[in-house]
Amino acid sequence: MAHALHFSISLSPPPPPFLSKRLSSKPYACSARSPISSVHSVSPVSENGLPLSKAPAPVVLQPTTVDSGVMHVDVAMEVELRENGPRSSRRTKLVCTIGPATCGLDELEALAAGGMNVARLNMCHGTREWHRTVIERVRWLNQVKGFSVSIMMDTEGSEVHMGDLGGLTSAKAEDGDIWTFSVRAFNSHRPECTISVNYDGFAEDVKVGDELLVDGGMVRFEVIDKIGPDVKCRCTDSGLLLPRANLTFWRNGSLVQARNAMLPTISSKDWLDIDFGIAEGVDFIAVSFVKSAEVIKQLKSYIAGRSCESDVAVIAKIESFGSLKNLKEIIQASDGAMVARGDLGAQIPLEEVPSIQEKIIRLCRQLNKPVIVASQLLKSMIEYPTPTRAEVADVSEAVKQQADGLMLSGESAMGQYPEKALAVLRSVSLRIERWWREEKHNDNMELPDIASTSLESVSEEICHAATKMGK
Ligand SMILES: Nc1ncnc2c1ncn2[C@@H]1O[C@H](COP(=O)(O)OP(=O)(O)OP(=O)(O)O)[C@@H](O)[C@H]1O
Ligand SMILES: CC(=O)C(=O)O
Repeated sequence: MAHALHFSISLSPPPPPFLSKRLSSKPYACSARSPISSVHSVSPVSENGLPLSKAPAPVVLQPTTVDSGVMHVDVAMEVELRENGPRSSRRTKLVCTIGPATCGLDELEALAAGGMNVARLNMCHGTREWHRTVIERVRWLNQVKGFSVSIMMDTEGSEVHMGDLGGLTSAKAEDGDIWTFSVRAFNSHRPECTISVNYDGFAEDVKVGDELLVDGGMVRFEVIDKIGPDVKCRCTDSGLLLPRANLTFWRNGSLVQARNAMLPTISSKDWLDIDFGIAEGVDFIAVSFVKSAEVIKQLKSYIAGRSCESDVAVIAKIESFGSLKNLKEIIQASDGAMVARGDLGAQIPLEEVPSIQEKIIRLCRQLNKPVIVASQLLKSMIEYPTPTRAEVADVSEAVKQQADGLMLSGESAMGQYPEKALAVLRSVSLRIERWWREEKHNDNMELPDIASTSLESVSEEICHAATKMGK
């Protein structure tokens, strides 16, 4: 039985946040044979200063019965269903990181209309107040405009990263430039070519001669001197330094597992962010730098303890050595996984990232867990309005591998063309899904048997047969 674990369209009211936590096997739960149905009833409420003038009159579309029930979809999906029909509607869900380029109500609405299923908030950036405002705006769009966009909160985790750039959105490091990475905090004046580092042990841990990689190698430095809390580095590969970009350092070709690799996966700041996320009713918490299944179990029981009503799903970000060592247990314990290629590519040789991506997606499909492919899918679109051919091929490959979700990072958070980048993800997903249906519909996947009694085996065989007939 082929299992492509995409998120299902809800078949029961009320319309839930999208990227539903319910899973379905391919073909998707949207297997309606009757005409497109949609229901959304909304009221023009406005909260916390959100413009009432933007609120439309309540919309109540007539429900259409789909077999035994009523299929609820949001306005964006309704348009897609009208365009493509139920069998050809997009299955691949689209996740957009929200940042300065997209935090305004109009920009969020444009993304929602363009097919954003999940808004991701990276707690590494911005204040909780900033994140709360974005959450309120998304909720407003859902309630008033009939969208169904979920919220994913992404924890900062115990990674070494740079501080802010004193208000700058980026800084260029040129070959040969000398920069200072310092564990000193700069409250007001940051000396030129100086960057703060969040990890107190940084200056002690690095050695002269180490290679320092910013953002997984987008900019490279060589450590040339250490003076107290300051580490002097010469730029060896020029590039743009972005605020709070992550830092890894390598010695004799191997990643140095800094002392902070021993720190808990969920830091005290992360726990406060998690409390904030639960209180705000986020739909997903993505946990950075997961090393073991234990931390996922701990978080899940914490969430359950905080509120028995809460159904926040926990997504394990696979982005470190530790997560690869315990991959199966981590995925089993989680509600889904993210192939976080940005940090992963800084921890393992780059050429290994594609095969690891494929392995993670396959494992998630076998274990019936949704999986998101993240980072650098359309990186050039941060600056340019069209993607490179290679980027389109990369997105296509992720859809072919049957990832459930694709994620934009800087492209939507701080890029110049967030809506265009989303449109590319959407059109490529649709095209490749069509190709999949036309060309590869007999692709079967070995799944572990789950039946333990002969009666269950009979049920399993019936499911297999039904899936084959449905294809
Ligand atoms: N809330 C925010 N406020 C300001 N800038 C942001 C915000 N979110 C993202 N950004 C900008 O967008 C860029 C990409 O964001 P994103 O969160 O995807 O990547 P990241 O910072 O490399 O972290 P991660 O490794 O967790 O993905 C960041 O480097 C930052 O410049
Ligand atoms: C998304 C993320 O955290 C990464 O790719 O590293």
